[in-house]
Amino acid sequence: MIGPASARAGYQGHQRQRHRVPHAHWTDDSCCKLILTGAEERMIKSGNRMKSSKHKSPHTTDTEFGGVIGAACIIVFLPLTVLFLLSVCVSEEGSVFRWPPPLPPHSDLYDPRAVFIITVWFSTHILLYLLPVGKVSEGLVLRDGSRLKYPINGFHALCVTIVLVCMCVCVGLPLAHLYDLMVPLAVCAVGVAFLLSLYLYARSFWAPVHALALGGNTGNAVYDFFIGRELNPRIGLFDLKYFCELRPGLIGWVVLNAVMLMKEVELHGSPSVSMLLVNAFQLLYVTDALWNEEAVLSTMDIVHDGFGFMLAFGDLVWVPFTYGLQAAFLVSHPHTLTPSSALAIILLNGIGYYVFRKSNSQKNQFRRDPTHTSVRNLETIATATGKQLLVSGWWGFVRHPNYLGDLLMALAWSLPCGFSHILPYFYVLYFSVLLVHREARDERQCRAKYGAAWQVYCSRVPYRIIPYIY
Ligand SMILES: NC(=O)C1=CN([C@@H]2O[C@H](COP(=O)(O)OP(=O)(O)OC[C@H]3O[C@@H](n4cnc5c(N)ncnc54)[C@H](OP(=O)(O)O)[C@@H]3O)[C@@H](O)[C@H]2O)C=CC1
Ligand SMILES: CC(C)=CCC[C@@H](C)[C@H]1CC=C2C3=C(CC[C@@]21C)[C@@]1(C)CC[C@H](O)C(C)(C)[C@@H]1CC3
Repeated sequence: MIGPASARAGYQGHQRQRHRVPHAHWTDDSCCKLILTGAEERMIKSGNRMKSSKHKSPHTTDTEFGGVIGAACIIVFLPLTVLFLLSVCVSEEGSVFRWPPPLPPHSDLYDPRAVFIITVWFSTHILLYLLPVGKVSEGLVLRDGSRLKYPINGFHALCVTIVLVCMCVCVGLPLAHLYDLMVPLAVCAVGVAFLLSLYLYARSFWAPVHALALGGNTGNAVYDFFIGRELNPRIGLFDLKYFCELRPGLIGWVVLNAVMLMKEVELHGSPSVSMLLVNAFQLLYVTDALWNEEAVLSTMDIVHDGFGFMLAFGDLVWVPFTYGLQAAFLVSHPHTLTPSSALAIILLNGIGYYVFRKSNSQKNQFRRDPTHTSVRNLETIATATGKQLLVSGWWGFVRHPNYLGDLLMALAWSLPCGFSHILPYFYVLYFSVLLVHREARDERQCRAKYGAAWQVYCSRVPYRIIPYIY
């Protein structure tokens, strides 16, 4: 273990913060510059919970994603990007460079069947979320010292969904026809994301001060609507952000993949190896996320980010309608894999998954119980917050081994589509940008949280995601 003495002087401020807010995880948000009202300061000092909404909100002065202009552009252009990508995907040419782009006519954007399907889909998943099965877990400690409870039954929801889809196939429901409804389904999901974000923004003005995310209160309506003002909006015990993060969108993604597979069978008589690989890889990824559902409670999205348009749109539209573009692409652009290339792709996905799972599990285990036999012999750096940083094992290899594994998998999901088009590589390109940006956000937060100890860690583990490259 590297001694903390040399680093300590650098984070006196953090120590003071920790003393001021017993049991609270202020540090998670400390990268945001905060202006607290006198009332809040006094409440924090006395360790009281901030229960009343009468106090003024903490004011955010730092913005991300390009500030107001960036947020406005994302709100306008991302939904259009989804429609563009889907339209290109089903077009014969499949080229993102074709001009004018093959956009669908207005009349194809709306279909009442899509509204019906989306309503049934969300209702089913709300019911599955509310089912009293599985354990109940506590999230991290909030600013007011409390911890929220979350149902861990996402894996059950996935299993029930798979059974329901199989039953639909058995009774002869033409699920493959959903392929032709992709665009109206996406339009309808965009509508849900906008309505939900408006609701979230409006209700945040009734939320108590301690329930607001520290990064979402600039006072600019566009930016705050985009980034999200309230940290954990709930209707009773129903947690809206947690529900959206893992259920309707993530499970919807693999169900849409299965639809693509059925469409391919309808068109060509049997599924291709490429289609089977894309379906299997992505089902493994989603199953893993739901099997390890508890781990999502400590991600940046749940702990730090407010719930606004970014996550609502990301969870409900972006994930289900763009993460599975490879399968949609294969329906209209079949690609035959040689056995050796199929094996090489399976190997790549296997390596990626191994790195992703092992590194995430190692960190989760270490954070839950640093004395556990699987992690107690790892080298660590002490920090003034009381937490330690791993400096050997996966987290001594690069600073984000889990991102590296995720990226290898992303590549393995695109390769089954061959090299004729760029579209199936959209996910791996977008994902690289997302992870580089996410890494920078996390880096800022860790530097603020751990001060000099983080610098020591960075000098010990110089590469962020890819060894010797980045
Ligand atoms: N498919 C997709 O679209 C996306 C997938 N992901 C995946 O989600 C997973 C979670 O990612 P994300 O939430 O971004 O962040 P991470 O799981 O990488 O968590 C980062 C946090 O881990 C802790 N940490 C960092 N370094 C160390 C260390 N050396 N020792 C101990 N703890 C350390 C710090 O928190 P603390 O010290 O407070 O514990 C840090 O804030 C990843 O596998 C990622 O690939 C993420 C985004 C999108
Ligand atoms: C372009 C745009 C609006 C982006 C919003 C970002 C979101 C799409 C992603 C932010 C973090 C995510 C995570 C997952 C899915 C994508 C989003 C929502 C995740 C649920 C995927 C499965 C993983 O195993 C995970 C649970 C670790 C992961 C958590 C983060």
